[in-house]
Amino acid sequence: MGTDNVRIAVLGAGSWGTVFANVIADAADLARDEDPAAPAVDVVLWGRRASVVDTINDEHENPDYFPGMKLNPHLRATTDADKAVAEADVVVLAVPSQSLRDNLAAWKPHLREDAVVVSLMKGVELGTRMRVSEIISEVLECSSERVAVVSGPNLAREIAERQPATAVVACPHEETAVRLQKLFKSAYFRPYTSTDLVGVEIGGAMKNVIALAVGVAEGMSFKDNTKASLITRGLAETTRLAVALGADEHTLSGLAGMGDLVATCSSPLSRNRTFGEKLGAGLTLDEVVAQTKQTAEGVKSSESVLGLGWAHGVDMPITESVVRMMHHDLSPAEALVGFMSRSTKPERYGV
Ligand SMILES: NC(=O)c1ccc[n+]([C@@H]2O[C@H](COP(=O)([O-])OP(=O)(O)OC[C@H]3O[C@@H](n4cnc5c(N)ncnc54)[C@H](O)[C@@H]3O)[C@@H](O)[C@H]2O)c1
Ligand SMILES: O=P(O)(O)OC[C@H](O)CO
Repeated sequence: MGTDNVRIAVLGAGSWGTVFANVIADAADLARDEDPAAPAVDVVLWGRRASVVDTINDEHENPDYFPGMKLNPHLRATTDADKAVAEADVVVLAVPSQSLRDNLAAWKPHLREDAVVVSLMKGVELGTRMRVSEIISEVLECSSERVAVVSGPNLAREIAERQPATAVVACPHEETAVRLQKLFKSAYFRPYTSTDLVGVEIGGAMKNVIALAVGVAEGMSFKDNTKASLITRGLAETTRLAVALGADEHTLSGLAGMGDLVATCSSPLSRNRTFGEKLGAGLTLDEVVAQTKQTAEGVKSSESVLGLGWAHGVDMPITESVVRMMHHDLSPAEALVGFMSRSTKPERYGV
């Protein structure tokens, strides 16, 4: 990435891809207003469906996700992923984590070798137990220095409404993180930088798992003591895992750790919390899956992060309960009994 004009492709016109592309377009307008000589930033959003792409281009709206909400008029959309990728200095990925590997393999032949690749995703791959940045490095055969992650308390609808929010842009190459921070900073979206990819990604994947548990508690009509306990012990569990994988402990008390955990576990907008809430209220797993149209990453990632915990000797009781509820028919009532009857221990233990 140089100082010339910058072309950015956002791949995935779902909830977060649409809103993040809009953030970048708003950020570009702000940069141009502040300095008319600043390099131009062009952002294009790839979506699978022509009808959605046409409506974004013609009416500046994504009616499937945010009907009636106006997007930046400079934001363009396309169904041609290969062209969008081929022209991009920065490629931003916003598809479900579990399908990313196949998507990337298809896009790889078109992707420029010097392009920076940014993940907006919050999941860990089933089977390989790889974080998203690891999948990107493996499939694209590139160093982690070219890969960045954006994460934080970022419920898409609130940011679509241009409510103030913050996030972390993490990249092992600090200069790249700072360049991306400038490209993504708008009047209402304030990114901080970090070099801790592991901590930021584990924070993002784990908060979805804990939000499932908090949602179950909500569905069972438990109130704030229960939810605060799950959030706090969930953060302890998240931090133990992240540190065991090499993260900086402080990252987990920051925006991509505690910040996102609190936002997701508190918000009825969260797909993961809502998924858990329905299960806790008595719907069967099949019924909840059938009602869930958008990506609830924690359902599949719970298995991957539990596997990571086992592989590194990390105790993850909340995650284990979530996995058993999501994949092994444990009822919420049984999960509660199992969780509360464990042996007692000091508040701080393990890694
Ligand atoms: N929505 C949010 O508030 C939010 C905020 C921060 C991060 N995230 C993360 O962003 C990622 C994407 O989430 P989202 O909210 O945009 O999900 P979404 O379900 O709203 O959208 C996913 C998009 O990917 C497309 N898609 C689905 N399967 C695909 C496949 N096999 N190949 C190609 N495209 C496919 C869908 O058509 C859709 O456009 C997730 O990892 C999520 O955790 C979401
Ligand atoms: O709707 P969720 O549960 O995927 O959460 C959305 C964002 O990740 C919150 O930061």
